[in-house]
Amino acid sequence: MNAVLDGEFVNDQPPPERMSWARRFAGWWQRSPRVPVVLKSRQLVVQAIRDLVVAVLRSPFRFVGAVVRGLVVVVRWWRLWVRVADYRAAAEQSEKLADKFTDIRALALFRWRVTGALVAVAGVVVAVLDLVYGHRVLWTGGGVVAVVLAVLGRRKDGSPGRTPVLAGPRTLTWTMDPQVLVDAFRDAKLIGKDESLRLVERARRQGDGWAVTVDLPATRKAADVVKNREALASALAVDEVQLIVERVRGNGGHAGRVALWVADEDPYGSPPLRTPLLGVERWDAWRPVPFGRDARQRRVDLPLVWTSLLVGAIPRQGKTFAARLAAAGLILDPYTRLYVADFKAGKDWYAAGRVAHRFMAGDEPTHVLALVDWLVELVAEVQGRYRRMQDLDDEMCPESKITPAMSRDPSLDMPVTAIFIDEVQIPLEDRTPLEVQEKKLTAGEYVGELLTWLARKGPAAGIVLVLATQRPDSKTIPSNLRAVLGSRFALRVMDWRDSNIVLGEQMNTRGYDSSRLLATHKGVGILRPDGETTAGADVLATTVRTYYMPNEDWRTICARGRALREAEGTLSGHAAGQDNRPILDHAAVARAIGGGTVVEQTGESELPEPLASVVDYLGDDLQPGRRDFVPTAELVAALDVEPTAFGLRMGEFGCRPTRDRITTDDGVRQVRGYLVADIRAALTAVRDGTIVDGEVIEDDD
Ligand SMILES: Nc1ncnc2c1ncn2[C@@H]1O[C@H](COP(=O)(O)OP(=O)(O)OP(=O)(O)O)[C@@H](O)[C@H]1O
Repeated sequence: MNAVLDGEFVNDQPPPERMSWARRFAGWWQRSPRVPVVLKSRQLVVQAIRDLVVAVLRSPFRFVGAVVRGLVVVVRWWRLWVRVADYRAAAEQSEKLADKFTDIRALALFRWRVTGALVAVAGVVVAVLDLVYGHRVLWTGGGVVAVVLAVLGRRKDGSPGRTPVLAGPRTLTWTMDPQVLVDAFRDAKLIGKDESLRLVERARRQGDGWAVTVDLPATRKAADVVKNREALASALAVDEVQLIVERVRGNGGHAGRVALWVADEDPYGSPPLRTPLLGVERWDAWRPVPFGRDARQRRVDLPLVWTSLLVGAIPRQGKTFAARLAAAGLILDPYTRLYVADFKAGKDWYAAGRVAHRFMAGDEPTHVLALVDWLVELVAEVQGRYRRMQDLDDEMCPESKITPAMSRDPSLDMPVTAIFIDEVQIPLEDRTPLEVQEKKLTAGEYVGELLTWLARKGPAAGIVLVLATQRPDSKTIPSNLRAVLGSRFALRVMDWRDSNIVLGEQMNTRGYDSSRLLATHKGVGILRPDGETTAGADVLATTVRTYYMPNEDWRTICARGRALREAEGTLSGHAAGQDNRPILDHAAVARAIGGGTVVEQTGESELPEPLASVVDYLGDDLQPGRRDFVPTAELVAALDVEPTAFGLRMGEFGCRPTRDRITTDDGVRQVRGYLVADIRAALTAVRDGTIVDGEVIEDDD
């Protein structure tokens, strides 16, 4: 039973002992608090050696400086002593200077005499010793005195001596002496008097400037340093455009770690760079588009698909240029469909007419009405896409979101579609009266509602909205539209309020205010990327100088985009010379966006869930005379919802399930479902405000 098995454990491969020992040692070395931080990375060791060499070379000068300071301190002490300063001050304070004057004078005379006697004695002693032992005495004595003076005159907190009023140029001294940096943080009130900084990485050259990373004392926040950048720039004696302060995030960072970079000179003063897109034959719209460089010359790319962009600035700061950069990336992808509405009516966008599916330039009411038609067409397109996505299998369409493969599949007809509207304030302020579904409103209001709906629902269906405005004020751009525009780019604006309107609430208090940018810095703005995209996860916002793309380069890119589309057979609409009027279904669109002014009444342009999804799903079947009954199972499967919760929510809107007969492949069956008339009634009730988010509002009278 109890078999004893004899055997030898054979291990062909000897354990990699040496390796694991070395690795363990390396791990211990990195983690051990006993190993000095400077010995933990090659970079830091090199930096430490460099610092050592600099310190050795500078030491003679520092020694002489310390001796001179020590001498000054000694002379100053002696003067105070010989003038009987303390006694005199006490007498002055008690207003008895006249009485004590003779005493003070006598004491002062006595101290002068003592001084004279000491000097004479010291002179004689030195002379005798010199005679007896030779000049060695002079050298040794001089050396000892110099060391004593140097110790006395060393630079240190609490050292005796006067605080210099004019400290000379502060710029860059901090790169040599971290204490200067600590003082600057204290002067800028970013740390307290008794607090200090911990140097994570010493100052080192990076690009055309100096970089340093510090840890703030516990409880101090890096976000506050970002916010008070200007005070720190003043303390370091540099212009604030030269000082870049960033929080270090992620694994290597924490809420109190700050990376500083100080440029040698104005980082935006050099000639602008041309867009790298000029050098590529084609681009993939799904890749972030090269947008510009930050002050440290690091590339800043802008993701466009699945988000939308608002560009705002006062005139002539580079809005159109920035929007065109975003367009350039999409133009070079032949699978992208473009709508371009240029309300500036200049020549800036002209070349886009050769690639755009729809294009117009003008600022008349007819152009605004044409834009309304485009937007209505796009809303219907988005609805159609969502409906078609429901029929796709999970492999092709894993969530209700367009994927790169879907956008390039011609059979699905869901290309990434971007709409660029320059000077969007013109259509938004247009007062041409319109009647949409028996509701009267202005064209501007309707454009606002359509854009809001598109910015909210469009990105996931592959619609990219890029809006540029000269007037980023709250009246022009409705707040619910702003709220749903994912990425923002603010070039120079008039004041912090306008900056906040583009970048978002409170951004000025977090240190991002585009009204502080300089007028001469054309094309420089603050980019706040969409937090939903990976590019926006790390930083809240960055100051970017956009690439410079003059008309000539723009034309080249548009011509290249056209050639690519011709080769792929994707040139369509305006660019292909087709008279392609939008196919409009105003009723469906008005239903989708909540029917004109109803939006104003309920304060939002969406129906509450699950009613909205049900209405979306039913589409035209909701019209009287189409479908009478919809089975619960069909809705649950199509909307992918939990049946019990769905039934409860529908009940709150007054829709109770009933039984009805339906014809299936297996014959006629009786199933539970909802009467479409009930859903229609619920819809009317919500729109009339008698039901708000599932709660019945009782009328008082
Ligand atoms: N990245 C850049 N680098 C240097 N100069 C730039 C840059 N971007 C734009 N500019 C310059 O700024 C000027 C204004 O640009 P743009 O026409 O885009 O301004 P805008 O804000 O659209 O003006 P408007 O409000 O009048 O339409 C251009 O003539 C261009 O030379």
